[in-house]
Amino acid sequence: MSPLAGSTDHARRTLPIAAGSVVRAHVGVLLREHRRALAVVLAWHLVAAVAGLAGPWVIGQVVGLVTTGRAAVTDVDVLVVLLGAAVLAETGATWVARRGSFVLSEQVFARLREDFVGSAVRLPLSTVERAGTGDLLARTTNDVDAISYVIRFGVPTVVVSVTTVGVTVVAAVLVSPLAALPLLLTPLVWFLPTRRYLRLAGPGYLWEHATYARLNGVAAETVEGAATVDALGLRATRGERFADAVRESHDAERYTTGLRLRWFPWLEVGFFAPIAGALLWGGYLSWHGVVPVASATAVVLYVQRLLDPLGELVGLLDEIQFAATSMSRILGVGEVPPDRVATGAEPADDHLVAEGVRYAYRPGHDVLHGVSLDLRPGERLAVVGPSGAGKSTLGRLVAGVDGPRTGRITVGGVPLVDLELDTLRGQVALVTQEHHVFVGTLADNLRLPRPDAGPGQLESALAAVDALDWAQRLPEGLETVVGSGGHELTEAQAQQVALARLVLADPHTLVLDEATSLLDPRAARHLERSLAAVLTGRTVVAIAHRLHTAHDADRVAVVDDGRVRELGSHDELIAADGDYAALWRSWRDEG
Ligand SMILES: Nc1ncnc2c1ncn2[C@@H]1O[C@H](COP(=O)(O)OP(=O)(O)OP(=O)(O)O)[C@@H](O)[C@H]1O
Repeated sequence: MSPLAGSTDHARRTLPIAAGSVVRAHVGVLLREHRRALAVVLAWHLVAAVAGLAGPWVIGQVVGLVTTGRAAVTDVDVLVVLLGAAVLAETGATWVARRGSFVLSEQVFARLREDFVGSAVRLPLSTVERAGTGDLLARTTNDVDAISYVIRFGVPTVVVSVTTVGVTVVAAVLVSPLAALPLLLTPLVWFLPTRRYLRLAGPGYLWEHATYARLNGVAAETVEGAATVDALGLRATRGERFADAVRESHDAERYTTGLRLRWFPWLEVGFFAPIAGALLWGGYLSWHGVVPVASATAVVLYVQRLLDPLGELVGLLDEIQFAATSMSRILGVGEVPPDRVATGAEPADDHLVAEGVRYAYRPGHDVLHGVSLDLRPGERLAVVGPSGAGKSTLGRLVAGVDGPRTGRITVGGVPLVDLELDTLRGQVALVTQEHHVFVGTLADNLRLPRPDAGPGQLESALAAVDALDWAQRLPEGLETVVGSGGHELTEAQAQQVALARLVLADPHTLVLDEATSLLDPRAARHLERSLAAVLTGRTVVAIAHRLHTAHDADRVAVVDDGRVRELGSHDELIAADGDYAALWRSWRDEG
């Protein structure tokens, strides 16, 4: 398999990658947005470059005077003073220009980063889950770093170098077009190898980036699941996977390094050929009296002055190529289509209805085959069924985490996917065991669903879940910094914070997935009381994996193979003597 075929296959499995034209258009927009600052910076660099040209010209004049034997001390003095003034002007203008470039770069980078963070947090959850964390992590770290380097150091250098090269070439040609002819050697030598390199380097770097994403994914997954890896003795398998990811990364880096190794020698030739040429050609011309010695000297010095800026430009070409692929990966994040578009419609009431819902994780493989459910406000509905029947999937759809492929799930007549996320979370929430405590004060953590909640509301939410006591006893009460590096909350406390957040969000419907819910047998007894307090007065859809919870519900839905097979109260289903009755009897007999 060719390395590049691997890259496209990988790219398809992960987040999108923006096309080159999109990257160019975006760079264009960024440049246009900052065009005024860019013009000022360019003007200062121009001043610095022009001031820098005085040196070779003055030296050329001195050489000319000396070789013709017409050198008067005063003439040389004037030239030296001129040289000093030029150096001072060049230094001052360079300082102002570089400072301006850095400020501009920081502004451009800040804008880019804000856009990226905006796109990343808007990503549909299902997309993040499908792509895995590795890819997003790689884009947030490696790719942002690559771009940051180019914007912070590359762009200022490119501006300086391009101005210096442009002005120096013009000066050399003005001094003597004939003596400046060897300058053509550089583009002649560079053209073909550079074109080939740029053609292959783009896909090569994309591949390299994709391998970093894979490496990050494997590493993150292994670290996150370290306990499982240890418990199931998966060290060898994980090690093998890691080695495989490292091997692919190594192959990709070898490939791109090979491209550079074949390109660099031509660059070197392109650097030194015009200097040697200008020296020989200039010597020949002045020897035969075609061009004055002063001009030939100045041209050689100008050509030699090109060495540094050209070297920097070429070095950056590689970094820019690398950053351009990073940019297409970063802009790609913004190309993920939203999984919901808010129409601004407001639900008329709290009535949740699913009609003919189908859903597929993979195209062509529906796991729900036309599910309809009419939730009675305030009821407790238990969803039961064998493993893999589609219960959790249905739960995610009813909570609006994912949108149905066909059919609709509405609240108060409005499809869940037509609601703003903030509005949706005030209607229905999925209760999972994920109770991440963010770094910040306890109050900040509680305010996540309701940023405007006052201290009184925070306290009553804590009181509702029986957590006010311990919260007030924290060193600084609700203003205590919690989360990683702050005050350590116990598992049960963290779960209560999650419950208090639910109280603040105040959704009328809760979807409780027992497999992942707070009803953890290890959780303390009072946690169940906290949960019960949150459930009171709300519509609850409980994905029940234990039949006794189903028994307590107002109605039970039996889901099998992605369809609702039976629906009714416990007593009705027992009387109907169907699947549920059979399940119940076998469970009771076992019990
Ligand atoms: N993220 C996913 N990607 C692909 N397929 C999935 C994904 N999650 C679930 N499935 C598949 O969808 C089907 C329904 O799964 P779901 O988890 O909804 O069933 P369930 O009834 O909740 O099972 P359990 O009781 O074991 O949790 C299964 O065939 C499962 O393999």
